[in-house]
Amino acid sequence: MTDPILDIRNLSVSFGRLRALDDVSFMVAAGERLALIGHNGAGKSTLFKAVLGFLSPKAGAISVAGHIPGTDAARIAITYLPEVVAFPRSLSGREVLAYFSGLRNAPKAQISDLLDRVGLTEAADRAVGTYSKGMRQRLGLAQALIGAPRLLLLDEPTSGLDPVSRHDFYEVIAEAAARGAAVLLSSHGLEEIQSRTDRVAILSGGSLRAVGTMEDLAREAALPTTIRVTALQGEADRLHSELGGRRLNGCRLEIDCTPEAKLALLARLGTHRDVLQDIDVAAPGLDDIYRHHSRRSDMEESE
Ligand SMILES: Nc1ncnc2c1ncn2[C@@H]1O[C@H](COP(=O)(O)OP(=O)(O)OP(=O)(O)O)[C@@H](O)[C@H]1O
Repeated sequence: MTDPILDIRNLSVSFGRLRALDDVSFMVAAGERLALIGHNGAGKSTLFKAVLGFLSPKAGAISVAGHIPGTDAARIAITYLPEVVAFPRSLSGREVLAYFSGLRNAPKAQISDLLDRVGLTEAADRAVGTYSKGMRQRLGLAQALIGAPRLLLLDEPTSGLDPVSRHDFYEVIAEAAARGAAVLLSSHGLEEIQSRTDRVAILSGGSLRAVGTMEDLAREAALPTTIRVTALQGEADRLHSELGGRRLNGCRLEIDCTPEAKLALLARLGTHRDVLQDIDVAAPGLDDIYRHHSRRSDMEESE
């Protein structure tokens, strides 16, 4: 990996006797989007607070663009969007961004562009108290983009947003990453992040269970790719006896294979194409991968 902006090494954080984070290590590079997932209480917010410099680690180290969290240099490098944003209700969206631009010593000239980018141009001069939750969240994202931060920390940024707003939100995040920002975001929306982030880190009970691309995680979990075949009427029995798999109904068959064996199986299916109606290839999704790692950690805890 080149140029890590966030570098977390062997991080442990405790609250009294509770170890909220236990020996967690990972990096986020410039231009990379890493999603942190984990059940309630897994330690996501604790990790964010440690990166922001609000909590002192019991052990380990964090570097933000080469600086220790909590220092002025680290603070300048990071922007943060909490799950629930609260801005003064009487200020307009434009005034909120002007205020944060002043705090970050960023040019006010970018405010109109940011408002436009998050779809708030028309509402820019209205009081924030009249904004919907989605509009406040979009204003929060604009706030987090002020001053071209090197690390964007987004804590469940899309909770409560409708599907179109979510899509637009991830587009804006992708643009920030394309400009070189490192992005660390937490989310419970597994489906939405699997195609919109570069890598995923799975946290469970304060420990990092896995980190990697979707392909890495699927390979590591040894989860199969499933090929669903729909045969022409009366042909499913013959296909089943030749190819194996599970019969779903009179004409459908489901065959599991390793990702490496997928092409060979599709080639074999090609020799039966005169009796096939349809083929559907389903790679393991993030929900399958997450379930696999959660099961593993449950088993380890009961040992
Ligand atoms: N200030 C605190 N004092 C004591 N325990 C705490 C404190 N903050 C967090 N914890 C505990 O640390 C663990 C991790 O909490 P954290 O808030 O980081 O989880 P999370 O993954 O963000 O959960 P969620 O998805 O519900 O937001 C939990 O057991 C929580 O109860």
